[in-house]
This record gives sequence, structure tokens and C-alpha cells, in this order.
Amino acid sequence: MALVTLEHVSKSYPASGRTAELVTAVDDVSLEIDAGDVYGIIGYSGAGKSTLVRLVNALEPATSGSIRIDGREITGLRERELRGIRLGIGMVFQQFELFDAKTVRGNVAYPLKVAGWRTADIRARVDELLAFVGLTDKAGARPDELSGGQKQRVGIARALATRPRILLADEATSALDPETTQEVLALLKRVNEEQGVTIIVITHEMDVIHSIATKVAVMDRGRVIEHGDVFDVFSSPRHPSSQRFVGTVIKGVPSPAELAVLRERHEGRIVTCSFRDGDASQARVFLDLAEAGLEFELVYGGINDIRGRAFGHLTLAVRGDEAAIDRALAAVARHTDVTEVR
Ligand SMILES: Nc1ncnc2c1ncn2[C@@H]1O[C@H](COP(=O)(O)OP(=O)(O)OP(=O)(O)O)[C@@H](O)[C@H]1O
Repeated sequence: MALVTLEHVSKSYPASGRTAELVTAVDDVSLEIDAGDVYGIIGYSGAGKSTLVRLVNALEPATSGSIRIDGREITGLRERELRGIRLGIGMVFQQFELFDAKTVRGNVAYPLKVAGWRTADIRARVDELLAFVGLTDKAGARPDELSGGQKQRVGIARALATRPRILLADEATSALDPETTQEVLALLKRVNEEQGVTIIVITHEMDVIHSIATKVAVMDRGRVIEHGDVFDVFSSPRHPSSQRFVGTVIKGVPSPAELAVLRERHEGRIVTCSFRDGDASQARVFLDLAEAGLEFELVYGGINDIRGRAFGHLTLAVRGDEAAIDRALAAVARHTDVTEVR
């Protein structure tokens, strides 16, 4: 049984102004997140990612649909019951949201005090958490004495305090530099692997997805337009909108501006071929073009690595007889994804 199940979930808000119009932030989303997943939710700004997470965290009620956490329906629950559900879900934020006036120890202890833990138990749990995130020596420091990465480690320790089964991370590394991002991602990975916590990460950063996510859902205008195994979704996105989004975050696919430059510099028809780990098709592409008597030039490319599996894109400028190019591209398309950029 899935740990989090969403069925036909929608959330609308009144649009600003005096109209009776509604903004549909989440539109008919159905999704299953299994225990142990690190589930990435990606998409352009305004796609509805944060709203979706607020619904899962029971911070706001859905307008319609069903949300089940560990088999329990949360839509329609009363505030008191929702508080119990929220204790089982930790939350980490982009801007850390620490209490500036409290020490590191005070920040991590806070949710335990709210939950009514005994003082001695709080002390022992906080010690354990600070050791886990590597901040034992900073227990007495205040947040303004910490680096961004250290602040986020405090945020993670605080989110884990009540032993939640689910951790929601909303752009948790977006305010950090690349090196610190890797450090925080490594910690999140340990949270998942060593503590068995299921993690839902909202992000627009490819690094986050390919370092830790096992599954991914792409959101666009409130809808989940594609979801599945990270490697499958990123190496061959099916939906045009996820192709566009994925194209902006992976290596090897030229942006529209880069394409304009390629067109100026290179004569011929511009085509992009996609390859996946284990494909035997790379040599075949070149053979098909050469056997058709065509001239071609590699003009752009890149390889991506997702948890040890590689996929890549090569862009070529192909020159020669038009009909011969059509025939060769049809042959290439039989063993690899090829897109002509017009
Ligand atoms: N409380 C609200 N009242 C009215 N509209 C809202 C509210 N919250 C979100 N929206 C609208 O819902 C849509 C989705 O917003 P949301 O913040 O969930 O997107 P997002 O994908 O998380 O974007 P970002 O990456 O910028 O945070 C947007 O059009 C937003 O303006």
C-alpha cells in the first residue's frame, strides 16, 4: 500500500480582484508515493508544486479529491485530528525558518516541547539528532552564527525530531551554493536510507533530482503531466511540456538562443538524437547517415548521469540531398529518438 495516495485532488483559490473567478493551483492530481521513496516534484514556477505539498501536509484542505496518508483519509478531518497527522510529517524550507532567538538546541527541541515530551527525553533526542546532522559542537550557537548549510542541517534535525515517517522538502537547497547543496543532499539521502524516512522534494534543480530522487512527477499548470522512474522521465520525457522543462535542466539540449547561434554557424538541417545507457544505437546513427552519402557535423551535445546510469543528446547539422536526408532520418528514428529542430 502506498504511504501517500492522492486521487483526483484539486485546489482552487479565489482570483485576486473582485471577480468570481477561481485560480486552480492543483488540478485533478492522482499520485502514489511509496514508503522509502525519494519523490521529486518538479516544474516551472507557478506549476502548483508548493500548493500540492501544503495539501499533503494538511496545512490547507483540498477543494476536492481524496488524500490518504498511510491509508487514512485526511480530507474532512477536524483540526485536532490533523495535528496528529502533521506530527508524522516533517517539513524543511528554502529559507530555513529557524527561530533566531533560540539556540540550535532550542530550535531542535521546539517541536518536542509542543508535542509534550519530557525534559530528559527531549535532551536525549536532541543530542541524538545533533550528532546525526554533525552539529553537536554548535548546540549552544544561534542561527545567525551558522552558515547556510549548517542552518539547513538544523532545519532537518528539527523536522525529524518527532520521528516523522515523511519529510517534505520545499526547495530545501535553493538558497545554498553548489557545494553546500551536495552536503545537504547527502544528509537527506542518509535520512532516507538510515532512518527509513520517505522524502518528497520540491525543486527546480536538476542536481537534487539526479543525486537523490528515485521517482519524479512533472507538474504544469496544476496538473501532473508525467511521472515515474527518474531515469525514464529524464532520458525520454513523453509530454511536450515535460520535454521543454527537462530540456532546460539537463545537459546536451541546446536552448532556443543556442539553436539560433548553431543555425547561423552551420549549414544544413539540425537534428538532435537521444541515447540511453545500454543502447547499441550510437554507431548505427553515424552509419545510417554515412551510408546515405550525407555529410554531417556534431554541433552540440552532453551526457547526464542519473544515479549511475547515463543518457545523452547529440545535435548534428546534416547536409546533402533533401530526400536522402529524409530517408536517413527515418532509418535513424527506428533505433533512437531523433528530433529535427525546425
Ligand atoms: N493562497 C493562494 N491564493 C491565491 N492563489 C494562490 C495561492 N497559493 C498559490 N496560488 C496560485 O496557485 C498557482 C500555483 O502556485 P504554487 O506556489 O503552488 O506554484 P509552485 O509550482 O510552487 O511555484 P514556485 O516554484 O514559484 O513556488 C499560482 O498561480 C499561484 O499564484
